[in-house]
Amino acid sequence: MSVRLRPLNVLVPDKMGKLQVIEKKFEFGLRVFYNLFRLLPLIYSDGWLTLLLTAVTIAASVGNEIVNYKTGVIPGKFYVALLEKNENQFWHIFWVASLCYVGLCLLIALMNFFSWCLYIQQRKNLVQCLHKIYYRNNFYYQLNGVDDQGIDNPDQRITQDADKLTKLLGTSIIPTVLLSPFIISYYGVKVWNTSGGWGFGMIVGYFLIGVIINRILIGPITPWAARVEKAEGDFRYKHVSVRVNAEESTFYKSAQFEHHFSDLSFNALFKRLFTFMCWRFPSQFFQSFFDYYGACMSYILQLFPLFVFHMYDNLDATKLTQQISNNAFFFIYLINCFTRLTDLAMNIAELGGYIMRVSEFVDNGKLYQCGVENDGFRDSSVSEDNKTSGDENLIEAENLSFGPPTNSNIRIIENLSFKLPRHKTLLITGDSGIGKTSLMRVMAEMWPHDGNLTKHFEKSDAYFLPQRPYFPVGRLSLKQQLLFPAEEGLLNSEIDDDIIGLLQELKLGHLLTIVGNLNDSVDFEWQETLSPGEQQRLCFARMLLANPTVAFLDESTCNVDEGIENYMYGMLKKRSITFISVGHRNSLRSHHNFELRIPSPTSFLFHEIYNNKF
Ligand SMILES: Nc1ncnc2c1ncn2[C@@H]1O[C@H](COP(=O)(O)OP(=O)(O)OP(=O)(O)O)[C@@H](O)[C@H]1O
Repeated sequence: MSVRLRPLNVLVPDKMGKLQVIEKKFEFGLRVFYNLFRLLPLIYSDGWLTLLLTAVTIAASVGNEIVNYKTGVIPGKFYVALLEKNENQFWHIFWVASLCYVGLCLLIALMNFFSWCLYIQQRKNLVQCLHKIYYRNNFYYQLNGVDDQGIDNPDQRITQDADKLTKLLGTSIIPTVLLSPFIISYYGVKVWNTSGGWGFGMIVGYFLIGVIINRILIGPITPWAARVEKAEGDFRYKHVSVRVNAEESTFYKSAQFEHHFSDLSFNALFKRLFTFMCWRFPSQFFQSFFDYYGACMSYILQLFPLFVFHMYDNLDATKLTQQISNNAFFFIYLINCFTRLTDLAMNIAELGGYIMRVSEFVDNGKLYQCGVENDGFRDSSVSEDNKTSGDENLIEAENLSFGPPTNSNIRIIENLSFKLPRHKTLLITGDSGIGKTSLMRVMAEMWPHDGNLTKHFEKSDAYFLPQRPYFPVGRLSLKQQLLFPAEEGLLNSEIDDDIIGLLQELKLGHLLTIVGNLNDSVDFEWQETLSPGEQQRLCFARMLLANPTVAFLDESTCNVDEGIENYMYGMLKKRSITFISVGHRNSLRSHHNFELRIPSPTSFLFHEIYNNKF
């Protein structure tokens, strides 16, 4: 029974023979578009609303183009009115022009508004899908606690990469790409009618040259965008870890160390940002050149109707001026439409980096879920086969062997066998690092194992209290913390008296004074504020409120004095909760019926404790 992800990083030995992870290289190519195509169902996962926003954005862009066309021919009309000294016509054009420009500005604002709505809706869809993948079957534990398989900074991918991806897509790429074929067709016909196939061909040729040069120049931008994102994630993670461990770090007097490594982390980011900017430089130059030279091209192309085809020989000076002004507008608009596409190249290259990082996360998530489903390694503390009740034993282990999921060659425990009778309690002891917590992980089915492990209790009846207390951030109320992870019951005030009684029993009554009201959100983070002993007792209260049948306690009383420890175990016995504890203290023995001593990975001592208080 094992869950393995496909290795994506390459392990190669360095000069000293030590294995090193070589960073993956994301190439810009067809794969980027293929992956984008595969991400679209996630980005449009809510169906009609995002599609509707896309349609409205496109509609606003079309309206913008139509009004833009109207304003484009206005200068020519002004020329005619001015050259003919026709004041009435001038004022008429003035009012029409003013109206057109007001409409144009309104449409531009609407276009921006809708494209931003599209972006945030797409982001919402994508993030919700990524959350589903992240939290399903404990994939987040696999990435952050077991084996990241090269998925660096998964949080960065969900927060930053998904944001940048949808922002580029919604506000820039979708409106331009979807609209371009229509604009190109419309202005293409206009240009063809004005300057014939030559003029049109020259503009298309100009565009094709741009595409080829861009393809060469943007190649490195995709991998560098991905590398910058990784460094951004590492840098942010460094600061988050300093923030979370500020007190420990201060006790160690490690400000200088943290300063140094924060600088180092930023320097790594800085180098990548600089290289990224260097790769953008030629693309930027070419993009600007292509844009500005396009304006010049619009006049060069006038040579076809004027000198080659002699189409305007019979026009007087005024009409010729208007014609040239209109031609310039059609030419420049078609060129501008093509240049908008080539300008997108840099955005698309950057987008490529985000697409590759997000799709890699999605692919690994799917692969993991497949592995979980195929291997029967589920998000469950008790597998279906184990739900036999009425057995005389609570837990049976037979030739149980396991090691870290990252390395199948290492065995932490080998051939462990024991039977814990129902309603009896067990203490697991052994040297530090021998594998006690790992055995808990196996019992909770967070780690795979070989051999047989049968548990005669329901999944919902078991409660695992981890070694390190955990209080979710968000300045949650005391009641929210105590009912975590359950959401129901928060509005039920009938349990408030139980909670208050429990807190007082555990000598945590002073917390009620600090928070004022059980339901009020607090202005501090619990993990940063409570002492380790208080944290342990609050987690213990949380467990008692959950009222399990079987409790797995991993050094859950190591930060409290023996008096409180006795009291805590007494509370368990009073509630008839069977418990399996991990711990080092001798005093713990008196609370348990059996002891499983692990002197070495291959030898075990399972015996009854006779001189306990039972
Ligand atoms: N995710 C992991 N990947 C690889 N090795 C791991 C992982 N987690 C734990 N180990 C290793 O497994 C061994 C057993 O660790 P475990 O935490 O189970 O020890 P323990 O007996 O609970 O120790 P302690 O009494 O100090 O809490 C240790 O050598 C540890 O380094």
